[in-house]
Amino acid sequence: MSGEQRRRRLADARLYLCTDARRERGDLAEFVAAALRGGVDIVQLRDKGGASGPLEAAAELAALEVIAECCAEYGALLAVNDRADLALASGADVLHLGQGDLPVSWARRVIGDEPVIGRSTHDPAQAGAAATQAGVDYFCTGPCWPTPTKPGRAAPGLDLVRDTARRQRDAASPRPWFAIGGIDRARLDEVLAAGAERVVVVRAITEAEDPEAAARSLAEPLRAAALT
Ligand SMILES: Cc1ncc(COP(=O)(O)OP(=O)(O)O)c(N)n1
Ligand SMILES: Cc1nc(C(=O)O)sc1CCOP(=O)(O)O
Ligand SMILES: [Mg+2]
Repeated sequence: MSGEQRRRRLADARLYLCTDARRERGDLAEFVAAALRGGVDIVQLRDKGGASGPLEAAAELAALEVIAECCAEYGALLAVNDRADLALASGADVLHLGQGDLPVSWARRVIGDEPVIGRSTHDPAQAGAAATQAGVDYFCTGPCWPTPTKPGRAAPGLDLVRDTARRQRDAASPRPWFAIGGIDRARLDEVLAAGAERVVVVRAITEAEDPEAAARSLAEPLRAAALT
C-alpha cells in the first residue's frame, strides 16, 4: 500500500485496537478477524510480555505476519509498537512511538516516508508538539482514565481530550488524533462528548467474550458520530 493510501485510510479510521499476541489462548488469527469484522480499522501488536516473558523479535514478526494477513483481508492498517526495525521488516503500515521511544526523525531514517507514524501524548504541550511535528501523522492523548493496561501512568483525563479537540478544531492543518486509556462502551459517549472522534482500546475488545460484538458496539457509534 502506498503512503498516500495509508494516510487516506488513517483519515477514515475511527477504531484502533492494540492486542497482545494471545500466546496463552493461541487464537490470534481468529481474534483479530473477529475484531475486524466488528469494525476495527487499525490493529497494533502491543505485547509487553506479562506472565509469558518478553516476546522475542522472531516471535513478534511471526505474530505480525498473522495480523498482516487478517488486516489485508479486511482493508485495515497493521501497526507495530515501539520498534522501527520490526516495522520495516514486517512491512507494517504504521509505527507507533511513545515519548520514551525512538525519536521520530531517527525512526524515519529506518522506515522511510511511506509508513504512517503515530505518537503518544499525555499533556497539552506534548499533544501540541505532536500536532505539528514533522514526520508525525497522528497522535494519541491519554490515559482518559487510569488503566491497568498501562500501570503507573497518571491520567490527564478528559480535560486533555477537550483541550486537544478545541485546538484541533482551530488548527490550520488538523491531524488525526485518538483518545486512549480506560475506554469501553459504557464510557464512549463521554469521550465523544469531550470532542474525540477516534479511540484506541485494549481490554474493551481483548477481554470481551465476543470480540466481534464488542468491536461493533464501539465502531457503530463512532461511525454514526462521524456522520453528524
Ligand atoms: C495507539 C497507541 N497509543 C498509545 C500507545 C502507548 O505508547 P507508549 O506510551 O510508548 O507505551 P507502550 O504502549 O509502548 O507501553 C500505544 N502503544 N499505541
Ligand atoms: C497502551 C496505553 N497507552 C496509553 C496512553 O495514555 O498512552 S493508555 C494505554 C492502555 C489502554 O488500555 P485499555 O484500553 O485497556 O485501558
Ligand atoms: Mg512505546
